[in-house]
Amino acid sequence: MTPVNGPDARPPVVAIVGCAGAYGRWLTCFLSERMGLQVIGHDPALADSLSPRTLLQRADVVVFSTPIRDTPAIIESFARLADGIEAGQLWLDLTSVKQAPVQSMLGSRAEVAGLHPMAAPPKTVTLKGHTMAVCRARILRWQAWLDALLEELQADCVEIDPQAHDRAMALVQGLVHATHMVQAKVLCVLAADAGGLPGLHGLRTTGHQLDLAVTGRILSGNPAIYTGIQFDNPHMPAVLARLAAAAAELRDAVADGSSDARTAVAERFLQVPAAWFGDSVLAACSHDFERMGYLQADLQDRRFISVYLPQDRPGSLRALLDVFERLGINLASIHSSRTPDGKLHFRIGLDRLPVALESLRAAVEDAGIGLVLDARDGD
Ligand SMILES: NC(=O)c1ccc[n+]([C@@H]2O[C@H](COP(=O)([O-])OP(=O)(O)OC[C@H]3O[C@@H](n4cnc5c(N)ncnc54)[C@H](O)[C@@H]3O)[C@@H](O)[C@H]2O)c1
Ligand SMILES: O=C(O)C(=O)C[C@]1(C(=O)O)C=C[C@@H](O)C=C1
Repeated sequence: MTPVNGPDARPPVVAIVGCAGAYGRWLTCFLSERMGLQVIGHDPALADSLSPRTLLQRADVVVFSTPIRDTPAIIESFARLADGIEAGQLWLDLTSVKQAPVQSMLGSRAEVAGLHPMAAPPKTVTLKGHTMAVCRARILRWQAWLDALLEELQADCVEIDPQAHDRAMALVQGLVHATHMVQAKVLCVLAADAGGLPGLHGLRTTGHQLDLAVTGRILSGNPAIYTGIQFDNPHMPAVLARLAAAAAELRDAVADGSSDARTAVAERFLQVPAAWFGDSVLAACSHDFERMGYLQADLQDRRFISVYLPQDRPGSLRALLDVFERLGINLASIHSSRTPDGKLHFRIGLDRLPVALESLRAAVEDAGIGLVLDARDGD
């Protein structure tokens, strides 16, 4: 694409501080390949990256994509080093908390916006389908370019001030992460005597499987992010105090064991919150839960074929389905999904096969429309 000009009527040079990190690498790729911009970077993890001074001299836009805990101090050190040459630049950050980093950026003379993509760097080219918080703290000449960047990122952007962001994210992220980190700690103490994770999986519920997915995702992520969100969001101490108090109240009521305690738990933990959620939200949540259950059941099905359709064109799915019709194969389910490395495919659950699995695989590939990524005929 033709790069979008900045306020100086030329495409800006974008510098990424933390360019070797997960988001730094994703953003480098996005800005250079998708937006056609020149991207430079600094990261102590890279022996040959530019020095902070050189980077500040060459950059029009600086993006801080550094560990949550260190970001305010890193921004302040860049502001001290810049010593005025940043006037006219645009400074952005991607930190999962917004108050402290935005405050530190406002200590410079640059124009400032805080961003927070609400997802790990995706395996897709843009942030389409994800939310992103946008804190326009001091935007003047860079308004049009920033708008173009956000449009190209394709996220669902929510304009918010840093304080409101952190207050909300203490519940959206902090509370969710805290409860699942607690689940992880409890599971690893108590699950061994209950058959371990495989034993629990054998007795799974939809809720257990959903929660395990969240817990496992957190445990497989970067600990600096999950500790940063607990320790560096100023609203977390109050949230954790409420969480601990509610858990203690439930524990004490169950230990009490009386009918009165049972009634009190039903009222305080279920009926009062249910009234607060409201009927329409509860109905939507229940429906979501049931759909996740159907999805889990379909994905659990061990008779399936996963097909990648390289030609992203109208009609290729119909051509693929023709093969099944020709072979007299009934489909149990069909889902568009992505492999762990991000490849888009259709996962097709199958009723009992009237032909050998290998014949189906060959027929799909011979039709020249799809590549079989995986195929199973039961366990
Ligand atoms: N990964 C996610 O899920 C995610 C999602 C949304 C927002 N974020 C935010 O993006 C930021 C980066 O996260 P990440 O996942 O890329 O982390 P990361 O740990 O993969 O990357 C951070 C990078 O910063 C570098 N760094 C450390 N000190 C530095 C310094 N003084 N100067 C320059 N670079 C330095 C590190 O070497 C590392 O390469 C964080 O603030 C995080 O909150 C991350
Ligand atoms: O792993 C994911 O995809 C995430 O959503 C990561 C997650 C989260 O768990 O809230 C973690 C930190 C970021 O600030 C945004 C999102």
